[in-house]
Amino acid sequence: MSQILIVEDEGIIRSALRRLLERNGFSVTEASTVPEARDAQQKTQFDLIISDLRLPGAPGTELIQDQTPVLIMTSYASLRSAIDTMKQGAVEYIAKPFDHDEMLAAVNHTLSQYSPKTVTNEPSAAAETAPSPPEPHNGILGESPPMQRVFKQIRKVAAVDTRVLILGESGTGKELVARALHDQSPRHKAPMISVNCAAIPETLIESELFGHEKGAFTGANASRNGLIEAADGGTLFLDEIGELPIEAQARLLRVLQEKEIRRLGSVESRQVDVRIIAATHRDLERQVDEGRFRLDLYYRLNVVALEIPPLRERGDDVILLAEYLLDQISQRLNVPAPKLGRSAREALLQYTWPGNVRELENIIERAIILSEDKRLQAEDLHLPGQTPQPQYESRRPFTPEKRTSTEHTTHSAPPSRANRNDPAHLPPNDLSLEDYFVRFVQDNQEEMSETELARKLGISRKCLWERRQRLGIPRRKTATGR
Ligand SMILES: Nc1ncnc2c1ncn2[C@@H]1O[C@H](COP(=O)(O)OP(=O)(O)OP(=O)(O)O)[C@@H](O)[C@H]1O
Repeated sequence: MSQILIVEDEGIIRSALRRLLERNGFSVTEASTVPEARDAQQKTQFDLIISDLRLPGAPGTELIQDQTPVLIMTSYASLRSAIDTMKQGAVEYIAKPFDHDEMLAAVNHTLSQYSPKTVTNEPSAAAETAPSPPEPHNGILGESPPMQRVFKQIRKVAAVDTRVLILGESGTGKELVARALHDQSPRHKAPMISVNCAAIPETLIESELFGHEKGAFTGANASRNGLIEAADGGTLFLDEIGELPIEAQARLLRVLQEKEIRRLGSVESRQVDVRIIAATHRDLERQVDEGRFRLDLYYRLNVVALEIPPLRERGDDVILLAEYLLDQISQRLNVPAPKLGRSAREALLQYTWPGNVRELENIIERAIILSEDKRLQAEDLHLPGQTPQPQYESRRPFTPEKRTSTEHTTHSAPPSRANRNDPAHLPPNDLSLEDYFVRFVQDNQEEMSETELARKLGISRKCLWERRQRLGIPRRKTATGR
C-alpha cells in the first residue's frame, strides 16, 4: 500500500484529503508544518508527499528532495507559481480548491511515474533476500549522479509548458527523455509526434512538417495535414534539429513566433498549440556561427537546455543497463537470460561506447543470440577494438543503429548459429565491417541515392546518416537533396 504524507495547516482540508485518499486505498500520515513533516519522515519512508505551498513557517517546497516526489497544492495558482514550484523540483502542482478526481489522477499519475519504493517499515523476507531489479524512471534506467541530475531536471521542466532543447551524443536516450517530458506534462493525453529531421529527405521535409494543399508541387495530388498539425494540443519532438534545412528553419520560426502554420501552397494560416521539444547531437552554436542554423531559431528553441551524459560518463550504469537489457531482450527472444561474468563486466566498464545505449543494446542482443554459455565473458561481447571480430559476421555491418519496428533484428542481427559457416556471411577480403561500410558508401554514393544505399546496406536512412557522421564520410549535398 502506498504511503502518503499530507502536509497542510488547515485541519478541514487535511482531514478531507485524508478521507479521500484512505477511501482509495492509500495509507496516510498527517503533518501541519515542515518540521512535523520531517519528524514523520524519520519514522516512515513515504512514496509521495502532498504539501500545501504556504504553511506557517517554512513553505512546502522545503520538503522537495531527490528521494520522495512532492505534489504541491496552492491556492495561488498562477503560471508563475507553478513554474517556480516546478523549478524547485516538485513533480506536480494542483490548484486549491481541487476536485477529487483531479487530485486522485495527480496522485496516481505521480506514483506510477516515480516507481514507488517498497515500503520499508516492515520489509518482507523476499525483499531482504532478493534485491529488486532496478526500475527504469519513465523507461530510463540510471542510478549514477549525472543521470539523477537528468531525472531531477526532467521533473522540473516537464510540467511547465516551455520549449526544451535536449543535447547529447547519438544513442544517449534523447528521445526517451523527450517522451518522459511529454508523459509527465499536462499534454500527456494528446499525442507526441516525433520527427527525425535527418531521416526525411530535404525535398520532403517542409511538406511533412507543415502539410500541403493539393497541387502545391508536382506529385501533391491531394491536400495533407503536416506533422505539426497532427501534434496539435500535444508535443512535437524534432530530433536532429541541426539537420533542418535553412528554408524549413524560417517556417518553423514562424510557428514558434505566431503559433500558426501555413501549409505549402496555401495562403491561409491555422492556429496550432504545440509544445516543441528539439534534440541534437551537434554543437548548434557552432552551426549558428557557420551560418547553417538561424540564431533567432536557436534562441527560441533553447529556452531550457537538458544535457544527456554519454554512457562512458555514467559509471556503473553500464552494468545496470546491461543486466536490464539481458533480461528484456532474452524475454523478447524467448531464450533464458545469460548472466554477466566478471571479465564481461570489466570490458563493459572499460569500453568507450561511441554509440552509447543503442550500441549496448545491439551488443547485448548479439551476445544473447551467439553465446551458448549461461555466463557471458568479455569475448562473448565482441566489443570493437577489444576482441577479434567474429569470423561469421554478416556482410551487413553490425554497428549501433536505431531500429524501427519493421527493420528490427532482420537487418542488424548477425546470422544465426545455423549459418555461421555459410560463405555468404564471411566478410569480403577480411575487411573489417566498418571498412566495408566506408568502401561501399564511397564506391556507390555517386550513382545511388541515400535511400538506395541504405537499402543495399540493409539499414535505415537514419542509420546510414549516423554512420556517415561517425565514420567521417558526410554526405555531399546534391542539388536535388536525394
Ligand atoms: N537510460 C536508458 N535506459 C534504458 N534504455 C535506454 C536508456 N537510454 C537509451 N536507451 C535505449 O537506447 C536506445 C537509443 O535511445 P534514443 O533513441 O532515445 O537515443 P537518442 O539519443 O535519441 O539517439 P539519436 O540521437 O541517435 O536519435 C533506445 O532503444 C532506448 O530505449
